[in-house]
Amino acid sequence: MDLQAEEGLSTTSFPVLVATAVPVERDAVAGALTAAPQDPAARETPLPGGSLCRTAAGFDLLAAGVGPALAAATTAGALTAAALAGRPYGLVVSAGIGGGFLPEAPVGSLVVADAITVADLGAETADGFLPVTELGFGTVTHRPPESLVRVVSEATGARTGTILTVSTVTGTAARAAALRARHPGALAEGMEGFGVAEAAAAHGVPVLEIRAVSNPVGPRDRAAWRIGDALAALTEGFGKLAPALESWNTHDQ
Ligand SMILES: O=C(O)c1cccc(C(=O)CC[C@H]2O[C@@H](n3cnc4c(=O)[nH]cnc43)[C@H](O)[C@@H]2O)c1
Repeated sequence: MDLQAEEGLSTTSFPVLVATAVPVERDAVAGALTAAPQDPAARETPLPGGSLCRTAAGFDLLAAGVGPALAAATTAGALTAAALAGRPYGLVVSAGIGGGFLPEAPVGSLVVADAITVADLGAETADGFLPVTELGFGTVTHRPPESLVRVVSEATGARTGTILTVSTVTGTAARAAALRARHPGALAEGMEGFGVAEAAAAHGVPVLEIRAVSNPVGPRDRAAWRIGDALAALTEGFGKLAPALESWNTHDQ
């Protein structure tokens, strides 16, 4: 019996890279993927910008750093290292805690992205914000495979919508309203998804983003943060997501 079967773990038939921002998020994901509590540092491989932990379930966990630029750089490094080693990833998952737009995404809930959109990459004009695409450059949205989003949403109960990537955390009701006006499908915001998605796109690998809501998007209120609840929701969500990925691979890809 192999290690995975012996431990009763669900596995994927393709390697999956899960990029979180910080180690505590990575460990919350690891909690769902390992049969017994263990120190993730025990199987840690250093990479430029972060470190990679291998799990027996076929998921490699990367604490890729906070913010879109560092997350993109670290994720790209991990993707390149895997490709050069002849073990390219079949999927990249951006995962972590995030802000939720009320009332659709309350604290403790999960959101899976059908669109991963950078909200503040562009130019400010007298007539408002212009996304970088309207300046003639790049992209502002990456779309995860529809079938994968459906499978993950059904398995985890996560709401499906746009997850915005911001470089500046929203801290006022006015900014939250402006974001919702520009992105009516937005359910959550984080700081890494678009960076992770850019790295995945550069490697031609599909991407998924899932966030557990730790705080409402709106007026800054550190006392209202529920990081522990969000991390617990992330662990529970990954416990259901892992087997769902296997069914997506075999039936829907
Ligand atoms: O000091 C503050 O007011 C503040 C408010 C929200 C988040 C922060 C962070 O430093 C956390 C950044 C970290 O966590 C993710 N995250 C969590 N909540 C949000 C949010 O409302 N908006 C954007 N990002 C959020 C993010 O992905 C980072 O990894 C500080």
